[in-house]
Amino acid sequence: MTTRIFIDGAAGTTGLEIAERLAGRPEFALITLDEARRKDDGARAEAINAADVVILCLPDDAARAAVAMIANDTTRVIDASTAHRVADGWTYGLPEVIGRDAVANARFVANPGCYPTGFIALLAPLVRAGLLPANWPYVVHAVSGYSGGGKALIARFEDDTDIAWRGYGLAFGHKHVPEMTAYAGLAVAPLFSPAVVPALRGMVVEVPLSLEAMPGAGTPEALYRALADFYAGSPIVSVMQGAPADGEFLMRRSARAWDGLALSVISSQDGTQVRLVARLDNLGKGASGAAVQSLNLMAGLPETAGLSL
Ligand SMILES: NC(=O)C1=CN([C@@H]2O[C@H](COP(=O)(O)OP(=O)(O)OC[C@H]3O[C@@H](n4cnc5c(N)ncnc54)[C@H](OP(=O)(O)O)[C@@H]3O)[C@@H](O)[C@H]2O)C=CC1
Ligand SMILES: CC(=O)N[C@@H](CCC(=O)OP(=O)(O)O)C(=O)O
Repeated sequence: MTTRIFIDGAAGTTGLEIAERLAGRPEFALITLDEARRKDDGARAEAINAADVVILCLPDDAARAAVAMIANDTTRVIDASTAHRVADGWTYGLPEVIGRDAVANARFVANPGCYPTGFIALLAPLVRAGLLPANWPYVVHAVSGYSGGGKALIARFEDDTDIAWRGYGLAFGHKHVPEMTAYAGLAVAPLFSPAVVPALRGMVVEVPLSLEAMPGAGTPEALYRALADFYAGSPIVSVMQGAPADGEFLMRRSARAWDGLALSVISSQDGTQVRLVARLDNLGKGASGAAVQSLNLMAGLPETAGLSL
């Protein structure tokens, strides 16, 4: 059976990458609107209601408005925006943590934010296993490629090639903090320090831990073992113990689209300090790859179909 898909916001950064991942796949038939009609509400409503699955790649307000256009009981939704990530009636589209069946059977799926994907993947299994406390003020340092800010930030970094690093989120209350707190199972919101570097795509999310100060925390070996067991058999998430042999992580400007997620547990020699590190493509597992993974599950297909791993 062919699943009819409408990508609302198909001309944007995330929408284009989803279309690339669906190209040439006969299981899906894409409903498209030409340039003149892609922002026409009548045409969008028609496309939304004709689709089996609509993938929203829009700003938050436009995503809420698009959901309100659904006038049937069947159209399913994957929303890439922040609008519904902690909303009632929506399933958070991180199948590894939320459950593959929950995503496969959901009508409304909220695609995770890019930074939260790394953070939750690192923290949720460890908090659930009781190896890290829920009631702890975690600190999250992260860098993103500039495509994370959509067309506007891409244009800014392409216009001003002198920017070497951009720290932001300085007013606190970044829009990703609620989903990070909720799905990592935390009692205290993490302190989030994001930055952008002059590479189109790529992301590193790091959570430093002083284990000796943390009540009930496991050993570095226990943290690694719990993550490795949790993601055992995942075709998308890998878990490594220790630093890379050359002692560094690099993000490259030439990086290609990648839909995997690499987690590392790195510890000091005496085992008192740990750096939990997640590496991903903000446009891959951080956005478009995650949307296609959820779509595959919702359509009853292998979860990695069409992904670059
Ligand atoms: N980029 C990333 O790494 C990630 C993005 N996301 C989320 O995905 C969503 C899309 O982001 P992104 O692709 O980066 O953003 P872009 O700005 O690149 O694209 C958004 C697209 O939506 C279109 N659009 C805006 N309003 C409407 C409307 N009312 N009707 C129809 N189309 C509209 C825009 O049109 P126009 O071209 O005319 O401006 C644009 O093509 C956002 O909610 C973002 O937060 C989530 C995870 C990661
Ligand atoms: C570099 C950059 O600006 N990144 C975006 C987040 C990108 C993302 O995950 O998108 P959502 O808005 O859908 O959550 C930011 O920090 O707002």
